[in-house]
Amino acid sequence: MPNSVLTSPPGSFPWTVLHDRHPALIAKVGDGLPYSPDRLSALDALASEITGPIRPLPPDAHDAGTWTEWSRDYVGESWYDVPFLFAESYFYRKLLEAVGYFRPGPWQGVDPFEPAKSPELRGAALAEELALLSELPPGQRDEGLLTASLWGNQADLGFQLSQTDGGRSTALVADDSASLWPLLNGTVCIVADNAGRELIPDLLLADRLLETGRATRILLHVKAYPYFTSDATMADVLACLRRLADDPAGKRLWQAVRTGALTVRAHPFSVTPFSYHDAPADLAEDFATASVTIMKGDLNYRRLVGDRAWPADIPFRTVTEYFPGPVAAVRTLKSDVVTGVRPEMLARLDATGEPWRTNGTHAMIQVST
Ligand SMILES: O=P(O)(O)OC[C@@]1(O)O[C@H](CO)[C@@H](O)[C@@H]1O
Repeated sequence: MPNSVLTSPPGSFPWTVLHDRHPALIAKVGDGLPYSPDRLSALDALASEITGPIRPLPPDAHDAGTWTEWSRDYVGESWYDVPFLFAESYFYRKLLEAVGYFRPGPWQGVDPFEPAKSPELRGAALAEELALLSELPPGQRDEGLLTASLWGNQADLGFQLSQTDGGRSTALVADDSASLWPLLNGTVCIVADNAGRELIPDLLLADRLLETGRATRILLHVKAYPYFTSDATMADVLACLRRLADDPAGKRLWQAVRTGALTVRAHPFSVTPFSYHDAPADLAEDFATASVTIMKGDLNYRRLVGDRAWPADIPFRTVTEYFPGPVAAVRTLKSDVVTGVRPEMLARLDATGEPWRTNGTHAMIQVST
């Protein structure tokens, strides 16, 4: 088993996330809402903390005990010398602490990422995309919606803090989509990633599967609370349904939630710093009973393969053998971890000299049955 991806060494992708993206995000969150002086000083304290050793959550935080256990090996260590998955997850938990998300009081339950999420739903880019999708001829709707769901993953607000290039490589780094379609029947589990411009096409794909009778039920997993900047929560699902309220698909989706054909879950495991190897029994049961689980996005990919430094050509099937049922990864590449890339493709991509693994311009659809 290769090592976990760490936040060291200097200049590595994880290091730049901590060094550049997290301070920028703290500043952006602080500017996004008129936070009170106590919240602003807590954000300043976090900005300073992330340059030194990791500190525990305040003892009166509602989940302090849980995090004490999870962070046992890391408290006192430098943020720049721990597993990347842990560092990011703990950073986001601490950001919510700073803005008072869990504290009884006026800021309780206020999503600090909402100021970035809402404009996306009202924006011209989404309106154009919806218009294009609505014009797809019936024979191209399935593929078109899967493609929209795949590239919707590029619209990740945290990622946009450090990238300017929104290009797309047309050839997928790996493409098992032909084996995905036959699996899309019965109960399909979709583990969502980002809100807004990613969640809208995910929901339209869910509607398509239900409307065509391919799927009888969609289990849509979202985050239990705001996480990784733009990750989808139940509030974001509702915002998308309201955005689609005048659209026939939106009306069907609204009804599907009411009948249970579209069931939304917000499992506490969704916001933990662990890979799906550690999924608790009830979550593993959802995965095991689905005809396929579609894991959306980069973070879910990292959690699926354990965020380890795998050789890029190790078969996806080998790495995901442990997974309780058929699984598909639908992801644009925004971190170093990849598996299942053919050696010729790998050589070609490496020869470009571009940071193809992390710059979000490449994508993959991988399936393991
Ligand atoms: O899961 P997503 O939204 O596709 O991507 C999450 C992400 O932006 O966050 C991490 C760095 O912060 C990387 O794994 C990835 O680039």
